[in-house]
Amino acid sequence: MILSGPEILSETMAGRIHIDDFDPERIEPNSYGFRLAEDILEYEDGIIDCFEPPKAEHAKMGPEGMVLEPGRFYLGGTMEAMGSPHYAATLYACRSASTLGIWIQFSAPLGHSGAVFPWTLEMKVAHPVRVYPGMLIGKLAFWSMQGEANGYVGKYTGSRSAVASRLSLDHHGTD
Ligand SMILES: O=c1ccn([C@H]2C[C@H](O)[C@@H](COP(=O)(O)OP(=O)(O)OP(=O)(O)O)O2)c(=O)[nH]1
Repeated sequence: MILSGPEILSETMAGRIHIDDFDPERIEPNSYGFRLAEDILEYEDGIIDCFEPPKAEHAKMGPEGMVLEPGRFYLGGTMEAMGSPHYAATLYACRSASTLGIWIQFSAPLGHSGAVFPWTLEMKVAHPVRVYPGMLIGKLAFWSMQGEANGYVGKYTGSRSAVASRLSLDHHGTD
């Protein structure tokens, strides 16, 4: 079952959901609204080899924001570290950003229980759009689980901001 806003609030207060930093004002009926962090990654042009670590350029947005261009693919991050050992989570754009032609998620919406860190966003835009650090951009929903989960320990454990794909670790075992 999806958690209601009041349940997200009480579970956060009880320390069973981690949202840092947490603002009760951003509790929504069935989700928590998160903000775009200042870091934007973009893969270098050329062929990406899934078995090799990808090369990415890193930009830090200032208060003036950054214009995202259509036809490019960006990785953004959430300002908040979010997750829970007790709940699974799913990530969505907020309608207001989505209806401006900003996509923040395509095919990896699931957050495992135990994954607690800033989320990485898969970003594309339909037309040039200026985005700003700190703007509300999406929402995270929490789901109760049937059965016990071991909890996520994986390639992204300990992330502190947006991170490029670590798929190559499955092949090489190291970065
Ligand atoms: O768009 C997303 C989707 C998920 N996550 C977080 C939450 C999730 O629990 C974690 C790992 O995701 P996933 O399990 O899909 O990654 P993987 O590529 O399968 O790596 P691993 O082998 O570490 O599970 O990353 C994001 O930051 N952004």
